[in-house]
Amino acid sequence: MTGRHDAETTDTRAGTGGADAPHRHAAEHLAPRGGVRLAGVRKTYGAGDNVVHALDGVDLELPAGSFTVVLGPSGSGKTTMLNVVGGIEQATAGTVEVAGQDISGRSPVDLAGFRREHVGFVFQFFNLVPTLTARENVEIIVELTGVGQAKRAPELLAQVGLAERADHFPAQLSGGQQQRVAIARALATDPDLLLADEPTGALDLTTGRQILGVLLDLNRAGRTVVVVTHNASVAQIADTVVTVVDGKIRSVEHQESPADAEAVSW
Ligand SMILES: Nc1ncnc2c1ncn2[C@@H]1O[C@H](COP(=O)(O)OP(=O)(O)OP(=O)(O)O)[C@@H](O)[C@H]1O
Repeated sequence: MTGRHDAETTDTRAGTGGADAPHRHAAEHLAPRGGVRLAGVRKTYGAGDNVVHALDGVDLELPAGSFTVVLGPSGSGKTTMLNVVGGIEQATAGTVEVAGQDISGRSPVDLAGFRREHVGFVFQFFNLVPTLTARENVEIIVELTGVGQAKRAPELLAQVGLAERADHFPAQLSGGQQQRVAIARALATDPDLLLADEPTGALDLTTGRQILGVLLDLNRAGRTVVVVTHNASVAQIADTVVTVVDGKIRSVEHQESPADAEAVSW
């Protein structure tokens, strides 16, 4: 595994630039955290003739501090795997360990508690509250979950390069800026693990690279990051590339020297 999380490493992989570039030194440096272990994981939807084996016996280990990209065709089970890891969905069978906790078989209420404490989610279409400013979109997560500190919202927005836009509403922000707000929101509870489902899917190349750069920064600070995407080019930046086909792990590749976000193209 690469040592991208090493706080001593000189960072030459800046994936961002311009006036809104993240304040790189504002990022905290943490011990690697948020590792994942799946063993014999199955997720089945429906029954009888309509049964779908979305995950069909998945074994996977992602060390704390790793940056994983999950690839696979449409319907292969990528989102389901992300949701099982993040405690949005309960596995039908198997063991799911995340951030040192076994969450297999936990009730929906327990899983909600686990998510609040350990996981940050980033989605393709940002999912911001349109009537709240950038800062309020971050603060509301602290209010809703009771985890984290609302007063950190400006600091988190600065960390993703949006210090100057804290009082803007989503409609006043570009797609990439909205995605940065969404990332700051995901950080509000100080998660061990960041799970991103097609985080660049709605963005142009330049903006998408900036978002990947932000995710790399957060990974270097110690967080485990998992990105699900159709875009094979994004896999260049990962230290671990997982390919899922028909609910099964087709391959797990480790990359010694991942590229920086500038290398990604689509
Ligand atoms: N809530 C659900 N009820 C029934 N079937 C589901 C449900 N969620 C997912 N599936 C099915 O499980 C399989 C895996 O879906 P999943 O969304 O994980 O795939 P994916 O690889 O993320 O696809 P895409 O790249 O198109 O988003 C698909 O056949 C899908 O139709």
